[in-house]
Amino acid sequence: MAADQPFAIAIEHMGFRYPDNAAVSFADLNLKVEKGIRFGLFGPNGAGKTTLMNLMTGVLSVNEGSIKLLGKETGKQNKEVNTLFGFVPQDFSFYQELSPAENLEFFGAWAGLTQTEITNRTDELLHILGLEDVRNKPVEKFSGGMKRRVNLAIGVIHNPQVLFLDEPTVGVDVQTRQAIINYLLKLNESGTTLIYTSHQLNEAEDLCEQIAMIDEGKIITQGHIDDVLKAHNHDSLENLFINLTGKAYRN
Ligand SMILES: Nc1ncnc2c1ncn2[C@@H]1O[C@H](COP(=O)(O)OP(=O)(O)OP(=O)(O)O)[C@@H](O)[C@H]1O
Repeated sequence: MAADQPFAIAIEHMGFRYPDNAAVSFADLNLKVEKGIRFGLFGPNGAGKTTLMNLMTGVLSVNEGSIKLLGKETGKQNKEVNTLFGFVPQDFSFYQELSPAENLEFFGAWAGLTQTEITNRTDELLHILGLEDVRNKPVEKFSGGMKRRVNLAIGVIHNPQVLFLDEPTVGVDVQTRQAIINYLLKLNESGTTLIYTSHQLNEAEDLCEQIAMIDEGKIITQGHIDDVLKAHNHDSLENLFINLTGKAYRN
């Protein structure tokens, strides 16, 4: 990466606490994600992955330090920053009573696309994600896999430069999983930075180039996936994960 290019994400000396819950907090956290890479964030249940994603996307605001997305500070109601990234949250973000086409129309307009751009992008995404036949049916009647694909389409309607994905394949069948992963790889080839969390560590090995593992609000290892595995003398992310975070249940 050229020296003058901003990082996709630069977290510096970040501190965050929920006012009513001390179970997870971040203190003096530093993390940089280069532009154009496929980055994975992993950790046990309750480690703070979703919290960190919500901080990176400005859903939550930091208490100390800063988070910059492509050089611009997040956490402000700043439309300029908000249209640079897409967010595919773990919980479905669409309107259940609307169809995929209506949802894409709504979220495309929110992102500032013109009517022609929305129409073209809707046709393209519904085709790529196998939703053409149900484009006008209410989403509430869809299977879990179809809802995941609608959730993804909404996150990328505006061709974001950075795409956050919080467990984008949870609860889907093998067909949908492969279609989603292949689509994400294509997006990345065309320049989109991917920042992804999942508990599917086999899938993560196919998708991610660089990773960070977090536990109890701290980064416990990070780097290129091959380097991290080599440094810890493991041949799979799953073994490394158990080795670093232990076998005890997490809540
Ligand atoms: N809005 C909130 N207010 C207070 N506490 C919260 C809130 N959201 C999450 N937490 C708490 O923060 C901790 C971390 O949760 P978070 O969802 O970030 O973890 P996670 O690593 O994404 O877990 P999982 O793998 O289960 O999705 C948990 O103890 C959770 O109960």
